[in-house]
Amino acid sequence: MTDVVIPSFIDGHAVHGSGARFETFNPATGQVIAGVHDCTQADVDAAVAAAQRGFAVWSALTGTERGRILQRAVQILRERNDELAALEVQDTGKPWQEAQVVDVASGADCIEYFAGAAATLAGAQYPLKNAFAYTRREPLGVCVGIGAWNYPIQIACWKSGPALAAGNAMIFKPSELTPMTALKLAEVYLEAGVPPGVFQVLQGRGTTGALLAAHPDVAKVSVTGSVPTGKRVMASAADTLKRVTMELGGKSPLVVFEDADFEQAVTAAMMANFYTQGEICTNGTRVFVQRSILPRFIARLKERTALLRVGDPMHPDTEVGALISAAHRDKVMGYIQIGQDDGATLVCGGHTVAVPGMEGGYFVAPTIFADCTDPMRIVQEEIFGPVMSILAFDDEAEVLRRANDTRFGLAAGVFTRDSARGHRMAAGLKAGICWINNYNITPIEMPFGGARESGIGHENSMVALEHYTQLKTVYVELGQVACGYR
Ligand SMILES: NC(=O)c1ccc[n+]([C@@H]2O[C@H](COP(=O)([O-])OP(=O)(O)OC[C@H]3O[C@@H](n4cnc5c(N)ncnc54)[C@H](O)[C@@H]3O)[C@@H](O)[C@H]2O)c1
Ligand SMILES: O=S(=O)(O)c1ccc(CO)cc1
Repeated sequence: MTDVVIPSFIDGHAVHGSGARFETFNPATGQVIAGVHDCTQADVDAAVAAAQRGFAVWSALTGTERGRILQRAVQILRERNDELAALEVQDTGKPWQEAQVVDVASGADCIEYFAGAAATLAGAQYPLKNAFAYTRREPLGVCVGIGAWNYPIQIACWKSGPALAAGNAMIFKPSELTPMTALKLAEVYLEAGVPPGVFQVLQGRGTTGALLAAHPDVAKVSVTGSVPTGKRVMASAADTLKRVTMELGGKSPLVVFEDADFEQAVTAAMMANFYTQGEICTNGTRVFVQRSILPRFIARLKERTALLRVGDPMHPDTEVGALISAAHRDKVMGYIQIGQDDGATLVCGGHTVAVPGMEGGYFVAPTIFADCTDPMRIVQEEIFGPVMSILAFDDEAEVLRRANDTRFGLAAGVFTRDSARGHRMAAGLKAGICWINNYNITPIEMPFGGARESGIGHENSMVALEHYTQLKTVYVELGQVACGYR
């Protein structure tokens, strides 16, 4: 057992939760990185009280003052990019070549965007008869963020950036599988000048998240996680009518028409399934390919997928790292078996990978199934690993109907050179985000959120600020109180 313990961060101090200890592992080696303690009700109460104190100070600043402090946090994050990215690799198993340019950088971009927006928060004015009304956009108070393990620091930034810019305090609970970088973000905010209590990190498993979601003094909960967790949190938030934002799972379609730029579509299908070992919620895991180009498409995918380098995530050439845990590897391998049992054709992959010197790691080869049919479990259920299912289609109406035949509705993609068809498909697809001729592009300027069971509300863009503020309407009388009373 290691002596290293990753703490929580309450009221400006690193402290250990008062609950049970569990361990966090390096997915590439299977070795323990550190111990972590669950936060209990007492820890949650202490954090909420500190958040209320922090909120009083922070919400009294002007947007310009908050923005200035947040800009300092951005600068520190960028200065510490490589150190934080290396921690992210150690915690998640994802390749360094991704973490070094995406994870911390996209988090910093997010905080930068909302730091700039903080001073622009304003209401509207409504001229009335002998009166006028105006609205104020006010912060909600103490908000809770609950994170998944695939993009730990990005998720912490996507939630805290708009929350703090709007004047709220946030208590963030990272996934128990990736406790490290949210803690570093708390240190960065404090160093930048964010008052103690305004951004806190409570470590712990689902029970800690449930305590936060149920707390009566929490105004809002934003969860990134699976659909079942989202449903549980929403049920518990209903008791005190908390606001919720839900960024949940998906089984998104990527539709490739015969007139698409062929090579671009192959590239997108690979990126949409193998980036971050396939552990991306928006992944286009149901790849619908028009029958006329199907054999060529599968052959080219197979050829290029064979070139992907699975290995030590810290090696700069590695393109596919390790899955998050042994349990998740087993789940993914279980789905690969189910795919074969259900009659799909294994085109490539389908096995674990023993990386020399990292035999305890949770590596799975990028896997492609062809001859998939809609009812197959690998086509219906979220696998959240490097497993692509290819389905043939004949015409637009048919593929639209089949693409929409799911309870999820996170994302969708269309590849075609016919722009009218691209827009028609985007209008018809039941998804929160549709990409035309690209996939998984999530710039901070663009709203991000799911439809159907994939989510409620949005992150990123100015829309996110609406989810971290409430509107107050003020009526101002300029005349007399109208009254028929004597
Ligand atoms: N839509 C998005 O933006 C997005 C992004 C990344 C991941 N995801 C989804 O997340 C899932 C994978 O992540 P995961 O395995 O960490 O998900 P998960 O649902 O198991 O856990 C997510 C978080 O919720 C916490 N939690 C668990 N039970 C809870 C409860 N009862 N109350 C409060 N909190 C609770 C966990 O401790 C963790 O921090 C996939 O379904 C993926 O699609 C969605
Ligand atoms: O946070 S996620 O929604 O899983 C996500 C989507 C796309 C990308 C690509 O940058 C990263 C994370």
